[in-house]
Amino acid sequence: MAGSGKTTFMQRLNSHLHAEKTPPYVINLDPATLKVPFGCHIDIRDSIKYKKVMENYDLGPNGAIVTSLNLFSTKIDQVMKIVEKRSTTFENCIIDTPGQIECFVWSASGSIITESFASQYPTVIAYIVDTPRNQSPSTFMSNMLYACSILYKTKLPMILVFNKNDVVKADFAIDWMKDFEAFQDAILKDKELQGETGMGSGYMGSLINSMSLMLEEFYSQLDCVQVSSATGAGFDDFMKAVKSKGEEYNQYYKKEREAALKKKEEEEEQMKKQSINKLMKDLNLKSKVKKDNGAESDSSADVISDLEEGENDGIVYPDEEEDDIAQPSREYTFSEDREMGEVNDNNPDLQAMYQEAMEKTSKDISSETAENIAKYIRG
Ligand SMILES: Nc1nc2c(ncn2[C@@H]2O[C@H](COP(=O)(O)OP(=O)(O)OP(=O)(O)O)[C@@H](O)[C@H]2O)c(=O)[nH]1
Repeated sequence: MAGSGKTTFMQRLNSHLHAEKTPPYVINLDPATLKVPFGCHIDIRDSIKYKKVMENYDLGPNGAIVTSLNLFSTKIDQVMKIVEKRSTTFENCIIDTPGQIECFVWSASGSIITESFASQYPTVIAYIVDTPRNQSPSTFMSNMLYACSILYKTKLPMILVFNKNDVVKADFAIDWMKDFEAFQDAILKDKELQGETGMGSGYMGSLINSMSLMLEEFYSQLDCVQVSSATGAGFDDFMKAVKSKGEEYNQYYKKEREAALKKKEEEEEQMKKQSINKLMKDLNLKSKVKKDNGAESDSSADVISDLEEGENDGIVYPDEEEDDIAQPSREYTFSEDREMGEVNDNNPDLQAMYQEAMEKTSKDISSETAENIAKYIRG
């Protein structure tokens, strides 16, 4: 949430970890910020000039943030290489995101960046809540729904960080999360204060009730900590929560991610096979059937290429090849074409299918119908 204290939190966390003699690797992903009050190892502003993006692409402030992140995400592999090099030196890497968190969470680049980290390292989301601004049940619920959507979008372990603890303690919020009735009481009080326009009235009352039940499940996934980025209170608890969520990541999230990745690869493989089968069908390569007299015939429909058998029929027969011209080996525009679904040498099934296709097309090229068509054309 904008103004909840993310940057101040980052600053405090950075100095806390320095004091603990475990300095973190620090990344700033907010292209629009004027000042970063902590030392950064990687700063998006070094490579992307936010104002220039606004001018060049004729964008408003949020559009320019998304575009800057998009531009940055095209270089994410380089960023990951740098982070990887440093991963032996630094125990933790902390990343500040743009204040308009939706520019990050719901943008393609946000997903690319998050995925890049999450696929390589245990990654935890710290959702910073502005505690004083969440004392009304309606604001609190909206904020929790927001956090919930981020959890389901990123599918990463999340810690709810109730910030500005020096101003208001977050005990009330933690009570609401643990005790459904306490939250209901707060809604009723809100109704008393605000009358019929309050949250507990009319259709809002039943909507809030069902949402609270749904959020109960969400709360069970979270760790909550209270901190003050101004005074530094609660940062030990935060680091404990990070550790426990890191373990959770390795235990559950990593497996789920790997399983999802495997499923995706299998689906891609299946698609490849399907397109090959389709290609085979297009080539009319159905299995031969035996005629009553025992002779083999092609059961597939006749094709016009049968007509010009041997001449310009589109198939190069081995014996037609000019012996004195060495056949060049197949060149691929990009090496990755091989993996992306052209001929896959590593797949013996596909190789065999291609081989079979070539043999069949090169032999059975004459047919009765084609002969008739040829006679018709000849006059
Ligand atoms: N009292 C108190 N004030 C805080 C605390 N954390 C942040 N603030 C104040 O809250 C205001 C917003 O803090 P930022 O760190 O700029 O918030 P942010 O979420 O990074 O803001 P954007 O990135 O612009 O959305 C500043 O005036 C901070 O001084 C805290 O723990 N206690």
